Amino acid sequence: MGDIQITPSILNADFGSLAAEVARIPGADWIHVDVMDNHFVPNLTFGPTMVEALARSTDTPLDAHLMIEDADRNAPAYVEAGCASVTFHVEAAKAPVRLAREIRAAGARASMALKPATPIEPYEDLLAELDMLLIMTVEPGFGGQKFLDLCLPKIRRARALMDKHGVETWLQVDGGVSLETIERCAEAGADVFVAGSAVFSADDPDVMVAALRSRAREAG
Ligand SMILES: O=C(CO)[C@@H](O)[C@H](O)COP(=O)(O)O
Ligand SMILES: [Co+2]
Repeated sequence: MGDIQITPSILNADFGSLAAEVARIPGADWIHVDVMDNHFVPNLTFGPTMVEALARSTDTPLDAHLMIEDADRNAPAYVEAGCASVTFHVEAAKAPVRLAREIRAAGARASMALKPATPIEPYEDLLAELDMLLIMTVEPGFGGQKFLDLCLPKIRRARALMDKHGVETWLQVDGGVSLETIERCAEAGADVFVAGSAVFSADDPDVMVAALRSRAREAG
């Protein structure tokens, strides 16, 4: 298991001042950018041009979470846009192994996401191809949703499979992560935590990043 990392999602930030919003969280390890196409999920955000502008505005690496159809064709554009980590959904990829290799070959960390109802077991042998596995803890599409406790056993099983295969793959959770729920995720074996509304609704988002990090460290 790697050290605890906190990756605030900008989904609930002010889209009119993204560079300024990102500057409020210098303590973040990554900036999580939720790309939505209104097909894979019923919500629409932004595409590679906007992501590229954001990448130019910060030194913090970008962690793209692609909630888009036809990931095989569309994901490489986000490496070109400057994302240091690119996550595609397995439900949207026809050839996940080829895609993960393509992302790595282009110079970014390759990551694969699972929706709450998608099991980890069929993908056990893919773990070595991935730099990170994202287990969604809400149905993807919106920020501010309630954390789904039913995802905790899958986080535990994923951690056990990673230990069994001896891989260095990071285990990220995304959705409803807050001071109240982060301990449960860390105890289950997650080491990378996305938090959107918890961070951007705080009076001082950077203080919240630090608080989330210490709570996860205490529990992990
Ligand atoms: O990918 C998603 C939602 O689909 C997330 O990244 C959320 O944007 C996180 O927001 P909170 O649940 O933490 O408010
Ligand atoms: Co996300």
